[in-house]
Amino acid sequence: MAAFEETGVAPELIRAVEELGWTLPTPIQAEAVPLILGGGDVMAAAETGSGKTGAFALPVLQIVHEALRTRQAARRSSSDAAGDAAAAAGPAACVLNAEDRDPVFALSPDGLRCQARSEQAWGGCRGTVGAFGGRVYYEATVADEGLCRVGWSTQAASLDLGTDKHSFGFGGTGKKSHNRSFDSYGEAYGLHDTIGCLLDCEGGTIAFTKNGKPLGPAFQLPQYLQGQALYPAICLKNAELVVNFGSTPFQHQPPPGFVGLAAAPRAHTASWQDAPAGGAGGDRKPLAIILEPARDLAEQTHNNISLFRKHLRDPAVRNELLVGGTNPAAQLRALQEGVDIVVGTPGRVMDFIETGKLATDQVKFFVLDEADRLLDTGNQEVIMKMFRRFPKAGAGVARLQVLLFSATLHSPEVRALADKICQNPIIIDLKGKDAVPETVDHVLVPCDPREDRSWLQSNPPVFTDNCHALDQTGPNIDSPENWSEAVKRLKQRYLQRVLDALQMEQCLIFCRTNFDCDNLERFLNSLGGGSGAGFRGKRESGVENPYSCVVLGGARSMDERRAALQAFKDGDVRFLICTDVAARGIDIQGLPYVINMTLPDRSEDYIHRVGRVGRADTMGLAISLVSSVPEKVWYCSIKGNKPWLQPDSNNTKTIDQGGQTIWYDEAQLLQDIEKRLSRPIPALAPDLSLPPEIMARVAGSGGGGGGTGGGGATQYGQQRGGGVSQEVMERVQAVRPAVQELARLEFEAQSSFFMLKRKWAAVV
Ligand SMILES: Nc1ncnc2c1ncn2[C@@H]1O[C@H](COP(=O)(O)OP(=O)(O)OP(=O)(O)O)[C@@H](O)[C@H]1O
Repeated sequence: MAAFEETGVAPELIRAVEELGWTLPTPIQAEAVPLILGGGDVMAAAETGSGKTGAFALPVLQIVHEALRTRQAARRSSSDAAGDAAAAAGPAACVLNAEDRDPVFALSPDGLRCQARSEQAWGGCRGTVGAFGGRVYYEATVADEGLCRVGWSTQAASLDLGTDKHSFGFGGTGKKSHNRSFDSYGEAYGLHDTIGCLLDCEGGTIAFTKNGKPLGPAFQLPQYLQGQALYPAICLKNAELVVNFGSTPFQHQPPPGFVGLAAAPRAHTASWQDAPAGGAGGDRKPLAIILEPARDLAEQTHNNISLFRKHLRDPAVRNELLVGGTNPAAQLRALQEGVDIVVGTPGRVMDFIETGKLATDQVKFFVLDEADRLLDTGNQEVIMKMFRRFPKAGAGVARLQVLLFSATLHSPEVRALADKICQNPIIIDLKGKDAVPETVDHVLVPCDPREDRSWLQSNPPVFTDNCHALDQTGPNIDSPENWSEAVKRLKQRYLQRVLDALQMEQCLIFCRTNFDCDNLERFLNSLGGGSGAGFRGKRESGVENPYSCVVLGGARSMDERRAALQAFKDGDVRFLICTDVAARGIDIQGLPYVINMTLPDRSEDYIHRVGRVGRADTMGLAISLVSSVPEKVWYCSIKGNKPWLQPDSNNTKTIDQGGQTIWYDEAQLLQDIEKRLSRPIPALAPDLSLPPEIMARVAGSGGGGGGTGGGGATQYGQQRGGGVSQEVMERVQAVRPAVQELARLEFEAQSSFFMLKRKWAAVV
């Protein structure tokens, strides 16, 4: 297996992925990265959870960064040649910026004393120099009564410090503020107090001091800001402040390791003049556009890119997330300041393009991630429309590169799209038609309400989907409708038993509809101690709720979904209940279990569901609750329609009778899935322990198992075979120096080639 160096990935990117614990590229990364770095169009498919994001994001970042560096070098050399006066004057003076302030914000001629005299409005201003590396400090001393907020912000932030996700403030009332959230921090300050503002780009934190006294960490920089320059920012209401960036001695020395912003090394700082002026990104226009089929997925890819790019400097690469359901104002501002890589959903990205806010004339990469899903959700036309706007001319590095990553390359729709937008693509199909990660075990729990009467139990209550609200149901009724209602109830009882038997700490639970998710949430909440218990996280309250859960459903707002996913990832809740749409492509590291409350009606969706476990070579278990009787379920063909809210005899009829339900035959669906897996799925034993064949496999996979309840179930969520072998680690260590040297030589060779090419271009 190749090391990352052997794929041609730059050392800064290798450092970032090593910090994520990635030692070796996955097979799709080893295949795709060199081809993308080589400039070709690529169509790739690999099994779910195999590291496709890194396979396209790393080379895209590398080429984008090279392009930015080349452009910057060209700009520097042309200003050198012209004997540019500004360049000769050295680095930009570190003062408050008269050109980046509100009209009510007044500045002294030296740019170090400021005041805003309006009693009604806040006035803000930023410094001329920001930092994206190292540890820097400045002081602000209150020179008159009034309201002050001091802190840090990017060029994309509004001047109203702390009111959007690009700025961080500390106010005189003892509140810290970010993204309009004002929380108690430190202590109040006022006239003659000196506030020290500390930005630690290495540790990704912001902190403050008052008259030299540390007030503790205030903010952890979010991933999307790491590597971006943060500028000193002040916001005043009828107040006056004096700032010192370190050009004169500080009143209170910063902690060891911090330097005054004015004395920070050039390699760690950015000047506002480097940031392009407004107008569709100035000369920092998007070089790569990455489309994802869902908002959560786009956010995940965007966050990955933010992590990968953290050591790419001078200049730092800027990435922005453009998805629907969020406020476009900050996205627009970021675009105006200049963005290099856009990750988004098709609708929002196209909106920005069509309104002229997102320039397409420099796009070098068009990446379609989960291309099959993008097409499934009807984006064919918008993809083509977007593609037609990109420059396609040019050769070699100037040519538009199209990368198409898909769960399958075998669908006619994906093929047809590739024919239209790819140029002689290289196909990497590591998947074949029906591959499922080998790291996933599959079991089922047969649910037969005719044999197991626990569905009659009424406490705690279960909530079903109202499909049978108008049918006669009860203990002594023998009708398909009654058994259908009964199995819906029984499955929730079984769910509880499975969660208990396998002592699940974390599990993703799939339901068919958003309504089913809501009902299951209510059930788990009542199991765990009444409504509202769902978000009572272990860490948050110190109270253990064994059934704490959150919902990731399409019907919830983006903020709710984001909070739900984060709570689950942080381990604050145990169970994440979701629909297929919401969970496609979601990456939760080391997730041990997936439960299907109902089988999906397409066997490929089963593959995607179970692909949430068994990722990155960890072991996972997929458990399906399978009904032995037909189950009637809602079938909503009209988007947004919620027939379950007012079931009547018209809509509870089946589709062929003009209603909105279908009879679901899980026995048949199970057969389809088993055919796809090419093997039967064994059932859990009546005591819900793992079947012997799976116990044997788990034991043989390297860790011996030995958990209680589920036997070897404690293996799930762990690396197969106990992680990377000693032998592999030794090999990586042995080849590392040689490969690093090779990478250095190659970089030098390529740089001198580009220099020669530029000189040659200047001569002709
Ligand atoms: N080289 C690597 N070494 C270790 N872990 C890796 C490596 N590459 C990716 N991973 C991890 O594997 C997991 C799956 O990666 P990723 O989400 O990119 O997979 P995917 O193929 O896009 O999955 P899906 O098809 O479900 O979208 C992530 O947690 C990621 O951090």
